Amino acid sequence: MSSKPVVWITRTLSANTLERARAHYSVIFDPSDTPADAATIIARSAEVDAIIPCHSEAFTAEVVAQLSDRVKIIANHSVGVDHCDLNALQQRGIVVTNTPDVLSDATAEIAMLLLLGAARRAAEGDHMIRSGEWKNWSPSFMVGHQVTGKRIGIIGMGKVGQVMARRARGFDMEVHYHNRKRLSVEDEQGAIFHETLDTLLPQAQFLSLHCPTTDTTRGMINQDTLSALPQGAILINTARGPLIDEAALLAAIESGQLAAAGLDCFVNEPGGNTEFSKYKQIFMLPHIGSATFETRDAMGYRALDNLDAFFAGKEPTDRLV
Ligand SMILES: NC(=O)c1ccc[n+]([C@@H]2O[C@H](COP(=O)([O-])OP(=O)(O)OC[C@H]3O[C@@H](n4cnc5c(N)ncnc54)[C@H](O)[C@@H]3O)[C@@H](O)[C@H]2O)c1
Ligand SMILES: O=C(O)[C@H](O)CO
Repeated sequence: MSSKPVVWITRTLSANTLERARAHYSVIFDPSDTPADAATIIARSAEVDAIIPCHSEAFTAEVVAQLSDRVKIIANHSVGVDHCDLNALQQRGIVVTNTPDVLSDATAEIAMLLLLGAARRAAEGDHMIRSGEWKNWSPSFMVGHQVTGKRIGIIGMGKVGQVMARRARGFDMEVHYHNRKRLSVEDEQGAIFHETLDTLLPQAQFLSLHCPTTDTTRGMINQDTLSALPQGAILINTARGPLIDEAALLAAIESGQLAAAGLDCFVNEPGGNTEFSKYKQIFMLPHIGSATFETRDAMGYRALDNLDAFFAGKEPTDRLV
């Protein structure tokens, strides 16, 4: 019998990650790559010492209460942990880690892609050529919104938010931000701090969301906050869907209060919001913020680094509880 800890990897991680995991652990892995539901998580927990889940597996208070005592650590393959009830896990004495830093560049790339694509109508243009609808060129054809030199508001100036600010500076944008805590002047790199959304929102010709979903932030982009933006603002979300009241977003697109939106995250995932597909002003991607080959390896390795530390009796670098 193997004395290696038993680790359940819930989804198909990168080949390099699986190879490294198998070298050190007894790995349970189902290549069908389906999100594990509550019943599966609870049943499987009796067979494993550790779980490497993704944000597709929900560790609600109800699930956590029924986990086997055998599970000692949940080493998430994600930076966002809104799928985990951290209080419930802490009460059960289960260690929880995440994978910060290593996905910030990839996610900010997608945020910038959405910003540029929404402003300059990239998906519409691509569709026009593919569908054979491109019959003419005129000075009034496919006119969009310039990005260079505009003001961007960033909500959540953490790891991804700070990379996004650097990318925005590359387009000579003036960076404004709201965060739980003001950054040091050195880290601000000239970005203008707003203690409240009340002063940030009227500045934000572009608004990009980079804060976690918590009880405080859920629904923070709603009818009130959208109406505080300048007329014709553009909203970008690579954080989490539930930050936005999607009905309010649709109403703001309808009224022209928002000129466009670029979204990588939705309340309903997978699938998204079918109403959004009716609006060419909404540019959408299927939650691929961190989906690069390089980042998938880095996320897998970071989750394994946390497991290795835990099973060596050390403090995992990214321990949350
Ligand atoms: N689309 C994707 O694939 C993808 C990839 C990476 C991260 N994300 C999401 O982006 C989020 C941010 O990632 P990160 O690595 O930058 O995390 P982070 O913890 O480094 O940064 C989050 C920032 O938000 C701030 N914040 C928290 N609550 C706030 C509030 N009420 N108001 C204002 N600011 C608040 C925090 O102070 C922190 O600075 C993650 O939680 C995750 O949900 C999505
Ligand atoms: O939070 C994250 O890490 C991304 O959304 C991918 O799961």
